Order: sequence, then C-alpha cells, then structure tokens
Amino acid sequence: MAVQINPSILSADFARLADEAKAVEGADWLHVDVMDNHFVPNLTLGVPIVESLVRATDIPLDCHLMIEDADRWAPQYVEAGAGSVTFHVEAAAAPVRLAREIRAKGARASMALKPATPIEPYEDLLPELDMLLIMTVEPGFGGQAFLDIMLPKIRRTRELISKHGLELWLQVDGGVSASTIEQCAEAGADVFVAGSAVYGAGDPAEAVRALRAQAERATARASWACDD
Ligand SMILES: O=C(CO)[C@@H](O)[C@H](O)COP(=O)(O)O
Repeated sequence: MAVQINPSILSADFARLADEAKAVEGADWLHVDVMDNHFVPNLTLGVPIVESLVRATDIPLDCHLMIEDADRWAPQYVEAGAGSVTFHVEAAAAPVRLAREIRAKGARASMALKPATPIEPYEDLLPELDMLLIMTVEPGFGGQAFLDIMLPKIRRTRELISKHGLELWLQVDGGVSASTIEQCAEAGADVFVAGSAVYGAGDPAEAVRALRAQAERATARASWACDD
C-alpha cells in the first residue's frame, strides 16, 4: 500500500479552516480531531464543522473521534460526509457492531488504541476494520513528543496484519515529524498523521511532500514491505 500523509487540522488556524485545507493540497486525507473534553481534556469541534469542511475541500476527511459514547456519535460523522471514521476502542461499548455500522453507512471503519492499550486482545477484530490507529502520544493535544516506546506495538500490529493477510491500513498519530516518520515507516506504519510538522512549517504542502518522500524511502528499505 502506498504511503499516505494526513495533516491534522488540530494545528491549523480554526478561523480559516477552508484555507488551511487548501494549504495542504496533495495530502491524502485531512485528519480531523474531534475532542469532547471527557474522553480527553480538550474540546475542539463537532458534526456541523465536519459538514462544512466536506463542502470546503476535495480532500477526504479522516475523522478521529476522541469522544465518549462512540457507539452513538460515530455514525453521525459518516452521515456528515467523513470518508473514514476512527473511534477509540476504550470509548466503544460494541466495537464490532460499530465498525460494521460505519462500513454499512459507506465510510472506512477505523479503531484507535491509546498508548497503554495493547493490540493483542483485538487481533480477532482486525478483519472488521479498514484501518487501525496507534496513538504515539497520549491523545488530547498537538505538539507533543513522539513516544518511541510505541514502536514495538507498531511492529507487532504489522506482523498481525501480515499473518492474517489483511489489507488493513496502519496509522500512527502524535509527534510524527521529519525526525520520527522513518522509524514509524520501518516499524510498519503506512498512514502518517502530522499536525505541527505540517501546519508549523512555512509551506505546509511542501512539508507534506517532504514527509511523504521520507516515509517512502524508509518503507522501501523496511523488511515488512519487502516480504509481500
Ligand atoms: O490526535 C492528536 C492529538 O490527540 C493528533 O492528531 C495531533 O493533532 C497530532 O499533532 P502533532 O503531534 O503531529 O503535532
């Protein structure tokens, strides 16, 4: 699977979201962080802004729900027009039912794991998903330092994906930058969320291109990608 770079609008100017989406032309998805001040100690945006963003950009939306009661809310983000909806397993009462509902409504179903949540209990759920998100910071804020203790979890997840022959995308989010993206790609990630590394750059579109080039080079030398 080709490398994908998804800029996180958490680091963008919220008063100019339509322009900020245009500033990352060439990105694969726009990563939209939805926070409710309960699941995480921060508050961002909800369904109406997602509906507006869908109208404002041709880049598909990758909505990452850092909210409680995911079973109730996630389907509403599909209806709002998100192309991919990620719920946290820690916030879902019935993750299999929820993933099936997201897919049935027409979006890609994705599940996220906080840093302290292991992948192993969820091995049997992987065929129900289109993407798995491994958080590489504690969710809630942009601009945090990458947790390199997550690299073994990325490697183990890539092994499970290969073992089961799945098409599942493996996303990493948090502290992804020019200094860390290659380690993530070598460990097995293929979808990279970057907030401050893109929107903190003078030219966000150029930052996307540079991150993609780095990730592609690292993937090309990664053993997990050569084994296929
Ligand atoms: O979900 C989150 C934070 O909870 C992320 O999407 C951040 O927005 C990534 O920002 P950087 O760490 O790349 O600055």
